Amino acid sequence: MSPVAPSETDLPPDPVLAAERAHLARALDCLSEMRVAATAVTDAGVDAWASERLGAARAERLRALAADPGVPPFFGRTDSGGPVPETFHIGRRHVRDDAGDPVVIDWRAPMSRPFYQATAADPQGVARRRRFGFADGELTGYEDERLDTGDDGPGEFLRAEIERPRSGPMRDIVATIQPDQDDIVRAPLSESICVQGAPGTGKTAVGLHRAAYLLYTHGGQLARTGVLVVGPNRAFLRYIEQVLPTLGEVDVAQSTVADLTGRVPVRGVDEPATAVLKGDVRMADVLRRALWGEIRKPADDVMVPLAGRRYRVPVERLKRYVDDLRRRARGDDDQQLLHYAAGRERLAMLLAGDARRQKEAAGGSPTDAETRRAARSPEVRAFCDEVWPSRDAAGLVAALFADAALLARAARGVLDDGEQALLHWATPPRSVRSARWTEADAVLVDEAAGLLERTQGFGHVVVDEAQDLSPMQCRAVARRLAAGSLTVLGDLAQATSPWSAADWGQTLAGLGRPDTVVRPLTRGYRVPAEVLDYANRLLPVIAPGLPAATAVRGEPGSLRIHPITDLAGPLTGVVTELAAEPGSIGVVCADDVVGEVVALLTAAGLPAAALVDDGEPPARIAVVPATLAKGLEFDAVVVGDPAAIVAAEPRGLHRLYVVLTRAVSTLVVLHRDDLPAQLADVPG
Ligand SMILES: Nc1ncnc2c1ncn2[C@@H]1O[C@H](COP(=O)(O)OP(=O)(O)OP(=O)(O)O)[C@@H](O)[C@H]1O
Repeated sequence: MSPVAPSETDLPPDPVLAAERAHLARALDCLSEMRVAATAVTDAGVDAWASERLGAARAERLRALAADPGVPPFFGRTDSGGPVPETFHIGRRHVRDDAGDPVVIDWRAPMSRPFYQATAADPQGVARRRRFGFADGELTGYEDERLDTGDDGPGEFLRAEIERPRSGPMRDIVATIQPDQDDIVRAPLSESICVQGAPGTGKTAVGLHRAAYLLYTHGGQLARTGVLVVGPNRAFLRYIEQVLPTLGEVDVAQSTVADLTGRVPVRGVDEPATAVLKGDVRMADVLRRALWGEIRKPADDVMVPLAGRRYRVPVERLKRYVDDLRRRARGDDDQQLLHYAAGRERLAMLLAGDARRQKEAAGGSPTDAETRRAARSPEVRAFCDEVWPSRDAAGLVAALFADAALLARAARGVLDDGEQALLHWATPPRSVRSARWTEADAVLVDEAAGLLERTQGFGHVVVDEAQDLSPMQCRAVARRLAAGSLTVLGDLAQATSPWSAADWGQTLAGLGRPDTVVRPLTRGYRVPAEVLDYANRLLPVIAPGLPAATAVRGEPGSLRIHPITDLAGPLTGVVTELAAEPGSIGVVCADDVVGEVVALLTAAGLPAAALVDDGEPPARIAVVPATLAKGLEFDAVVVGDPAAIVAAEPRGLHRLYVVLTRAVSTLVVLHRDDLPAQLADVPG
């Protein structure tokens, strides 16, 4: 490896650097030419709709080409061996010259793959791999690996990339994706994947790069069906939201489960036992039975008016129509099922169709419009209201919770009396609108909506922190999957919800893809070895059998553990010291003392603010409630009073494991001599 530092003024100019800078300048020129050309394309289509589409396509292209001054057009290069070596510069998007020849190759193109995959043992035609360093848009250095002479392996660039101080949201890792990560990023669209990865192994990064890769490789198909990224909360989405746009992908939906299922305003909070029950998969059965139990057996013939005459549809035929429709409502595939609302319309059409056949048999020839009118006639509507009443999702759930008899019917043999009592509203709200819905209720309302009508499905869904999803939340995600595939990301050791399982089987089944292969990621990029090894001591207790990650780098002095008697003095001291260095700082504590900790730090003149779940960017010194720390990272983390974090919830040790694995460079633990047993023996 031959890392080259920025050239000093008194050294002769490095010819390699000079040549690469010239290529950079050329790439930038070509990029602006491409932008000019894209602007010049006129929007005149054959009609207004086509013109609008052309305009949208152009806007899209311009957005994709928009220059971000901080983002250089390439970050790497491969040179083939042989007498006439071929050279490719690899960047975030294709850049072409006037003649259409490539100046930079998109990192997702098949030609770029060896850049990520080639090793000395398997050089894949690459003799030399070069990575570039930039500062403020200037090309300042490069690092070469000679694969033809056996010199490879992640060098200083990977380390520098990881350790670059954090400010603001998550960055892409496109310049340094590692081979095991690349395998997942480039897996075929048809393959659903579950990534079980220890903290900081790059799951989130890999999932987002996979979305970008799939959009590039299957643009046409996915542009129609769309890609959805699901994250645990808004603070997390805010953290990751810039990664895909930086990779040139601006049209990916990013949402929390709460937002996906936000059909009713959430104003209430469930008792823990009630929340657990409402997330249980048996609730799907209860709701299905509640809704389909509304359907009554037809009791009488119906007279259907059609084109000026009335036709009798006998009760036996009516029963058959209803039974046939009900049968088509069974099954697991949301895209194939007959949904309740469509069933009601179909029933009306069956009656109208019956009358039409009768008229035709008598020599008439009613039109389609007349038949549709018959289906909308008061007689047919009255029959449907009686037999197949129209329902709305929130109304159904409200009725179920308010009406003990309805609940008992729907839950018979599924929920016991105690469980039914947990669901029952002792004082029902005056109206459905004024109900104090909880988060778990919203998921149930979404389930009910999914019974009534088909849910819009995406072509690919990436679900992060999936280990925490309740079975009912899994179903909510699965409904949005259509026929597409899934990327499931998570870590069983970081599972903090009451539904957390010891393996992935239940979650993958709930997500509708039980055969998904689980792929491990075990190389930890975020957390230095000293910190990771310390946190990993919790693994035998919180996730027995799960392999521990190995950190790719060590950082002596990165772990500091201090006993304290009072938090205030040591905390302000440590944060003041850390704030003197660049980078982000997270002060993590039990949720109920966040206000107190913010007050303490601001009183000491430190610019600290609480991290809240409204999507606002965190302050440079963010005071993070332990329950919001998941998925986030900071250059330095201070954990205040870990025992309080453990004590705050049933899976408190799992939470502590999450908290201890958020630091990129420094972890300081301030404890009152009450560390969990596994952590009590402090490394020297
Ligand atoms: N190949 C890589 N090159 C550079 N940085 C990387 C690489 N892989 C991961 N990282 C960095 O490591 C950190 C952790 O990545 P990420 O958040 O994706 O991990 P994770 O597995 O989702 O972690 P957690 O489970 O703790 O949330 C990020 O800062 C990411 O940019």
